[in-house]
Amino acid sequence: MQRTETFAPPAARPVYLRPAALALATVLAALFLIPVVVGDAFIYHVFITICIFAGLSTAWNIVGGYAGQLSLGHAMFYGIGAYAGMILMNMGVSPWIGMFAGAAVAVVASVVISYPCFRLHGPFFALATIAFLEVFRVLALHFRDVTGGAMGMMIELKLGWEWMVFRERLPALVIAYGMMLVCLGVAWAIREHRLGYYLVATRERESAAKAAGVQTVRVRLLAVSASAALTAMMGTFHAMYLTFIEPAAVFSLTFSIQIAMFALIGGIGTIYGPLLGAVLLVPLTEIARGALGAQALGLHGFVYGVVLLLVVLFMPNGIMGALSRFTREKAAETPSQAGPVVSMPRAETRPPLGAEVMRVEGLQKHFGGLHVTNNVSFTLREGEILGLIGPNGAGKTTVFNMISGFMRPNGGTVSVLDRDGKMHQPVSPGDFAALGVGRTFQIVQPFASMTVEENIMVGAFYRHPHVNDAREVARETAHRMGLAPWLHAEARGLTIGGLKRLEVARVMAMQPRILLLDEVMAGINQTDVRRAIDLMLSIRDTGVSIIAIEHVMQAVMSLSDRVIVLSSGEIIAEGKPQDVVRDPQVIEAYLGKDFVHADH
Ligand SMILES: Nc1ncnc2c1ncn2[C@@H]1O[C@H](COP(=O)(O)OP(=O)(O)OP(=O)(O)O)[C@@H](O)[C@H]1O
Repeated sequence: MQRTETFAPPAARPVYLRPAALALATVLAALFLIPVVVGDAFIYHVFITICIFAGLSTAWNIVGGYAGQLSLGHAMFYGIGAYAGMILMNMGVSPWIGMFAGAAVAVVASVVISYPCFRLHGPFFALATIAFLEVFRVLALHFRDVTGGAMGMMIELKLGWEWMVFRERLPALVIAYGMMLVCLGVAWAIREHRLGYYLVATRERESAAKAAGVQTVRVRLLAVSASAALTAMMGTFHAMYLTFIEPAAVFSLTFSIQIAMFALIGGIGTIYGPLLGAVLLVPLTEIARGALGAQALGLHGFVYGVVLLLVVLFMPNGIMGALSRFTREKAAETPSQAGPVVSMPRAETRPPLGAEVMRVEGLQKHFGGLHVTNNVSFTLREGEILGLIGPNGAGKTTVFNMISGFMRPNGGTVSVLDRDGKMHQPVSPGDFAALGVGRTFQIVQPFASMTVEENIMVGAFYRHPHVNDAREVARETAHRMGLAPWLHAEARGLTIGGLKRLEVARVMAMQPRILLLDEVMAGINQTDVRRAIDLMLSIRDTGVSIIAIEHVMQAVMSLSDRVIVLSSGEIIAEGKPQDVVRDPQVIEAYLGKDFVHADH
């Protein structure tokens, strides 16, 4: 029987966000008003320092938190900004211009350093940032004529807004506060925009992000560029505020780690965590330094160490993480059972099969001496469902990897029909996604820390770049996949059945023309298998072509127009499901004699 429930949009996002917004507004107002009301020079200094560190840490968090690329040499961008501002100021150029010049140099440096690292996995980026921090420090020492070398640089005392240098403290607070707001604004905009979702998705599961059409290197480069530019601009202002800079102080590893520490303590990857970290820690250390003077040299390191230890022990996701867990629990008061998968209305009569949409010819893949696929060729037509079956280790997933760009074949070609009516030979996962090929993974790849809604949105962004449109599509897809009760729950909390649905939901939200499903029925109950079959059939009726690797023979038999049987990397049979299951070679290699006698 068909279920044709209509989609009713779920309620808006939980209202617990309001107290959070209120708390944020209070902190921001206090940061400006307290020093103005108290009027004390030291209090001004403490609050200006909070703003500078909050801005720097917020900028760091774009790459270290959102993108998950640990930068331990971020002070190099700060130093570039500081030196650019000061050198240009001493040449008579206003730091307001110098700040943009520094930002431009920092962006170029960040891209040059990051590009090779982002193409690799592992700790290369963290190591490269430390190495280049040292390179910049040595350069600053070496080019004495320009930088003053180890003696450092002093600004020429030119006062006023044009030169960013003031006798009074209030204008400096206005600039520091304004720049912090700019950093927060940029961080907020990135996180709330498609780029933010893409960054977090890439951080969580790079393969799944690539399958959703995310150009992972590109989005990380955008993040590091934005972060470097903001850090450099902060560096220019801080240099003007301090009036003196030297290589050891600005290109400093300790300073870099300090910037990262505020984000770690406040809540790495959250928008306001770094602000919270700076608000809590800077006053502690500055007041201690102010009270103890020279005796307290290095005290800030001790304070940060103790706080970091406490946070790691009791709040592994930082202070914001602990707070959001509390609010998430309130939001996740959801039923414990999954909703049913809801199929779309089926067409009265099945549309006829269309043109060839994928042609696979002579695919070869070997790992060293192990030949995993040998001369695999097949075609797929529009609106067709092709079942791919075979024993474990036959090479089915390897074929999927090659027909979605995740693995380069050693021989053979994969051609996909484009909307322009021509066959193309895509190479990368992004190319395949662009041609409308969407895939799921046999081992589910959720973006664990994102909510169910956000996970599906990552797929939906491919055709709907605007957040509200993508959210709408995600909700509709979640409803259809029976995931609506969990919209605001983190994906990490789903059962394996739920994760399988999420995997399909994410790819469905991309609205693919060719859908590659890798064992999506494994681990779901009989009723849901039946519903999932209905769902696949209704998707097929819309003209989408499907290749399904499946061990659940009930699904293979009722879904497939054609079945290909792979054994030891070779196609041993191909044809209608009822013919293939009678093939003695298939019975011998995969199904076993019991299957022939079973009722199916
Ligand atoms: N990256 C790799 N390096 C070396 N061997 C690999 C690699 N990937 C797959 N293999 C090997 O290739 C063979 C085919 O693996 P594949 O995962 O494609 O099989 P499958 O048919 O999908 O199996 P299953 O049904 O168990 O998922 C296996 O022997 C596997 O160990």
